[in-house]
Amino acid sequence: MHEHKDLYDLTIIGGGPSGLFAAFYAGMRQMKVKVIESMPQLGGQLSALYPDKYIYDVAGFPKVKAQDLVDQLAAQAQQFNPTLVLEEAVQTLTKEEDESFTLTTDKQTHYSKAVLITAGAGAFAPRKLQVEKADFYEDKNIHYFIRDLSAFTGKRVVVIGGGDSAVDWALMLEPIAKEVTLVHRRDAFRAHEHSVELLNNSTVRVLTPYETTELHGDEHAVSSITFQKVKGDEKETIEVDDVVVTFGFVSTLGPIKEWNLDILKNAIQVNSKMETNIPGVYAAGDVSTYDGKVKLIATGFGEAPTAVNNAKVYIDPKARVFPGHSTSLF
Ligand SMILES: Cc1cc2nc3c(=O)[nH]c(=O)nc-3n(C[C@H](O)[C@H](O)[C@H](O)COP(=O)(O)OP(=O)(O)OC[C@H]3O[C@@H](n4cnc5c(N)ncnc54)[C@H](O)[C@@H]3O)c2cc1C
Repeated sequence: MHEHKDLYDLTIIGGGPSGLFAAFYAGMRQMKVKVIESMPQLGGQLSALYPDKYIYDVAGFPKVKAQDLVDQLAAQAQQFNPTLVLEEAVQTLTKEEDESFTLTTDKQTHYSKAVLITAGAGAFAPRKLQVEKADFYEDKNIHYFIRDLSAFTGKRVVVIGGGDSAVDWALMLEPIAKEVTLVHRRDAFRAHEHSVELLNNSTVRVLTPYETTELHGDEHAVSSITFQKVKGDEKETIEVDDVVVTFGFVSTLGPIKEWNLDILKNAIQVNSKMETNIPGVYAAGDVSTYDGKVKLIATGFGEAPTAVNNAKVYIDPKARVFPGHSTSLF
């Protein structure tokens, strides 16, 4: 294998709980680790789908809020400073003649001696606004994530959506934006009762049940949006500086199915070492399958060290699979 500075020992595809615990474990085994995650945040399903829910079946925690578990996993992994690459979805995985792997994302190329796929149900992406020109304005003033609230200071913001994120963002924007309008296609919001109560007592203007029909603007930005009443003819056009769309997230295995891996029912087949059919490529967590597989956070936490310890021996045949106990490693 040609050593060069960008060649990692282990590249982990997916920053959910399995990928994060694998990153910690590989760091503990002194591997040079990179994690690539398609979302702007770590945490997989826990952060994308149920950050505020309590989980009751993770060993050692009588109950733990999903986002708190993610924060602890990230802190545990960060002790070994893995390289974290966010907002990149791995599109191709190729084994080179020298046995190393080349991974391409929508943005750049990565190099690794071994690869661990902890991709869950596939790369998460925000569900998009389905109206004409929405794609065009995506890099301009339509936002699917909010990274910096202060960017909305003094702006007229329209938030579209009806779940917890929509209500939470509307409430967080209210004190800093010039005006906030929350538009939802149903009358009721699917959000915590307490948040809805705060919304009702806020200055956020609520427009329901309305859906987006037209975006107006020039080549730089959306300047106004027309909404139409659901099952009605009433229309309303609202002037905007920024649009925040919160329709939740969708995931798809997508490109992973093209990597010549043995796939069974939307999951990658592995053996008891978590090896896939391609030597040097491992899979763990929800994305992996074998006879008797149970898709739980707890099982991913067991599969991750098995995969990492075997990957360690793959890249360094003199290493041992069993590293000893962490109690005697620090
Ligand atoms: C509502 C809900 C409640 C749940 N409650 C529980 C519970 O109480 N207990 C329990 O044990 N389990 C629970 N689960 C299941 C649990 O969340 C999953 O088992 C767990 O998230 C699997 O972790 P993972 O790391 O394997 O995959 P995921 O959490 O799915 O993470 C995979 C990550 O990989 C990323 N990714 C995928 N493909 C690519 C790519 N090509 N490039 C870059 N990144 C990529 C994705 O964006 C994602 O962030 C629940 C699930 C849901 C939806």
